[in-house]
Amino acid sequence: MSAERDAQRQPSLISRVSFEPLSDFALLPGNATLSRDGSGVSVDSAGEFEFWREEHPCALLNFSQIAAQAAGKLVAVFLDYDGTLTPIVSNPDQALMSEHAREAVRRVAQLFPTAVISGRGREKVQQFVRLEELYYAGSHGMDIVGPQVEGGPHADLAFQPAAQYAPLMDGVYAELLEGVSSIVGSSVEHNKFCVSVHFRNCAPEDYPAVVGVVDAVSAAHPELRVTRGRKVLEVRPQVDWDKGTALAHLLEMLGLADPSQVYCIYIGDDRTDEDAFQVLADKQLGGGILVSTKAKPTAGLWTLRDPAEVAAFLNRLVAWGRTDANRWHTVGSCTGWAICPSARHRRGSSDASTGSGGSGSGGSGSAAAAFCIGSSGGCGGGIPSYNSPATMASALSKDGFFGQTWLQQQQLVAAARNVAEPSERVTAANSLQRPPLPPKPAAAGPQQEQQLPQPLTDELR
Ligand SMILES: O=P(O)(O)OC[C@H]1O[C@H](O[C@H]2O[C@H](CO)[C@@H](O)[C@H](O)[C@H]2O)[C@H](O)[C@@H](O)[C@@H]1O
Repeated sequence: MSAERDAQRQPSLISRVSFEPLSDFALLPGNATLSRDGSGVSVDSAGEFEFWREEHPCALLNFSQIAAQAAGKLVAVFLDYDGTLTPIVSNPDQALMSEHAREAVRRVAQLFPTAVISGRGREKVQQFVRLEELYYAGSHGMDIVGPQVEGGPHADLAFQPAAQYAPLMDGVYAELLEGVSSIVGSSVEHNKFCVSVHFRNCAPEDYPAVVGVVDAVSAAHPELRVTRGRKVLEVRPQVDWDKGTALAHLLEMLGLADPSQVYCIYIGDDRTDEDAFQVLADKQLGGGILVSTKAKPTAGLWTLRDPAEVAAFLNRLVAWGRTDANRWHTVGSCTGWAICPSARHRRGSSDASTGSGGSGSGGSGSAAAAFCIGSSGGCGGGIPSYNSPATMASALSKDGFFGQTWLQQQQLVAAARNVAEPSERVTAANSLQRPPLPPKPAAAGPQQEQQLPQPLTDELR
């Protein structure tokens, strides 16, 4: 091995990992987080947390503010997985979602387009979540699919911006696996277009060794970059793609990129979720909710403490979504969950008396167009634009229609209309290949790299 390569193995030297905030790696008390003035790091205290929460209020306690901002807009929901829908556990394979959380997500997806964006491999997170009506973006957004129901809307939305790196990532996985094999407690997870090196179960004095291996492997492949999550180093291709660009891509593909029409909620707990928070902030397309019990810098607007609060928030959102404030109800012909006036009473809940489903003014703009399932002129006029109200009513009369997912409802409606293929849905391959990207900061050059302090200590969270 060359001297240069030897040097790269020394964590005290320049590290490719070290573009992360210096404070993350510094020798700190276990509960150290962000100082009040943002200039450095201080020991977190109840006072600091409360101060921070004044700037990033609890999304549950301040739900009315979120509801006010979302009122009259088309809401879309994006969710991180680990630490957001499921608590952090020591064994990544055991990060199972509770039925309670799954049910909350299922209900949300009946009312709003809903996606899970995770650092995990897409197939793995799909296995964990087990809701086919969702959009999924695995590998930090580098592996996107639409709802996995045959013939369902956006079934052809699949997109893998880093597809050509798959063989490289297989090799990198093998290298990392071998590299950390002697470090007790470490583990390596192949997330398809991203490889995660875990050090949660390592002794703190072994953290530098883990970083050293990741440094060496990433240095040997200039096509790679490294990001950092909760006691995990994530090695991924050097492509201009992250959870933020994935979010922007999905919103564009769904026709939900108009801030005057759309309100997007993104809930996440990790650094990589900050990219998505930032996109929402920059585009004024909604708000991020950071899941955290510690004060930390965030582009999110609100906070929740843990996955239990996330589930509670989602249930609040469902209750709100069943009211007329949810504009999806007014773009009836464009969604499966908007109910025609004649069938609306079947819902039997607080929204039964609103009667706005058939006369909404929704459909203006691209948001409605993206969700059209009609073959012609279906968007923009609400339920009356259905070609055949009789067939629509027939579909709606099926047992349990309203208890099904919006995707299943869409399929029923499409079947009732005898529409083989939805012509208005977004399928353009060209736009899939060239999604508009949010502006990205210039890539960090060597001069921006920071020196990696040692020894590494316990993660902050
Ligand atoms: O974007 P996410 O869905 O949050 O994925 C990021 C990483 O999440 C997982 O690791 C984290 O959760 C594990 C299970 O609770 C925990 O053991 C680990 O310490 C955390 O970092 C996942 O295993 C990684 O592959 C993802 O990169």
